[in-house]
Amino acid sequence: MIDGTPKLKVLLIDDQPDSLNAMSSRLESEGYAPIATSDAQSAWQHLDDGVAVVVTELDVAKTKGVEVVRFAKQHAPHAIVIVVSAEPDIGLAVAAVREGAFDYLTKPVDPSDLVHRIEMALSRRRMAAEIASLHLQLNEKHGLQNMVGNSPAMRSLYEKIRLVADTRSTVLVTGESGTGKELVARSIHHLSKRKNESCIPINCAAIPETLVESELFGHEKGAFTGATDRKQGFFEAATKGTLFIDEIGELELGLQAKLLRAIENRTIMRVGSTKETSVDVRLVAATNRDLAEHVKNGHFREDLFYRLKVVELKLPPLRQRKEDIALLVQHFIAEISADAERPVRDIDTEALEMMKNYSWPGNVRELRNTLEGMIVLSMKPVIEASDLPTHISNHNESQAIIKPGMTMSEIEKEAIRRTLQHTGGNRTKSAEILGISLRTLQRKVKEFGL
Ligand SMILES: Nc1ncnc2c1ncn2[C@@H]1O[C@H](COP(=O)(O)OP(=O)(O)OP(=O)(O)O)[C@@H](O)[C@H]1O
Repeated sequence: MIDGTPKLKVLLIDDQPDSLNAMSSRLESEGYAPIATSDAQSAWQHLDDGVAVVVTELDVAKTKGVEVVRFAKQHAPHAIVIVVSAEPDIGLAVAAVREGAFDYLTKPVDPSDLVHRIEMALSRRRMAAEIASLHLQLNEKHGLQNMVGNSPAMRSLYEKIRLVADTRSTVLVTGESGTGKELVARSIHHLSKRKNESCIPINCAAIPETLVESELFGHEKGAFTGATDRKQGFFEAATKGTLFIDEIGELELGLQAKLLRAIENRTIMRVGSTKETSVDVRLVAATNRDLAEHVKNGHFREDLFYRLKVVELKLPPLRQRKEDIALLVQHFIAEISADAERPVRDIDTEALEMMKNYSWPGNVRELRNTLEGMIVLSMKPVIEASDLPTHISNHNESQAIIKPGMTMSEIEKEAIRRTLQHTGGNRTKSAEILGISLRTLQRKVKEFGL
């Protein structure tokens, strides 16, 4: 603890005075300001005292089990909560962490261990805050809305985004679902002169077909049953800003004609009106459909297709830029752990390799969701291969099958490659696993060009 900085308050709730005193005097000697209480009835009153850390048993007056964590997080949302239980209970520990506890200790608590855990929690929190602020600074500098990825494909995409941002051109963003099309649209907006105005998204697949026109262009009072008032549409609401039309492939043909007119003439007509209204809107559209195919089978107007395609930004699927997976994983671990207040801060080499080998049909969204599922349920600091969902480990196993037709030397090469991958490149460990000498391994690595 640095001299001169206010002491951090640690609320200690324990019904055993001996253990309470031991924890309290140790924390005091480390420069903390402990508030120690064994009175369960009044313990929660101290939550309002600006406590930074709560170390509590799982039985405090009427509050019991994980309720204790919930209660503490509700009344002191920024506090780090460490629970102490009389008996080890994995189920309870997982539930407590899921409710937002940072750590779970069993009695008797070693005061030095407690200090260590508190320091770890504080340092994780600082790290998460630093990462978040670094991202914020980077975003402000580059305006690239939290886009992570350093592969050649992504770097070329960033360049194109910067080039197109400050023009008025309509942009079509294409790519499979979950590749980051909305992030691209927002980045374009934030890098443009329109950044201080609104960027309004509309998803054509999420709105009933009959409503899309009035949502986009607005309507006059009495234009249809239920139109009790005149209403502004998204085009007008996005004036001087950006309108992001997602899933444009779902727009029905009649509306496609109206949209084309709005783009070309920069005017719109509200439903029920005969008057044209000028609009100054930058349009970014996105689709995960093959629009050319839609044009061929008559579902999408050719003229609108070519009007939109003037500037097309194609987002590659994640399986084609596997070199970005490690960066994305680190980014999401930091983001999700900080959000959910979990101890996870890293992934081991084997688990990361398995994630890289997977095909990610749902792209970055699937990667993020997978990590969120694992982190929320984890109390460990490092994600391991055994934590991965079975479809990812099964996929890796099926890839490991020795295929008929392989020569012995190919099989040997594959075994060495995978073992090195598994040990993170540690040759001594790999030789041990493979049952060969280190010298033989070194010779084979050279021979196979691994
Ligand atoms: N390069 C990236 N860096 C960081 N996060 C990303 C990246 N790409 C996508 N994401 C995240 O993945 C999720 C899906 O992204 P987004 O909604 O932009 O995809 P989309 O292509 O528009 O999907 P859909 O076609 O289903 O609408 C979001 O949580 C987004 O923040």
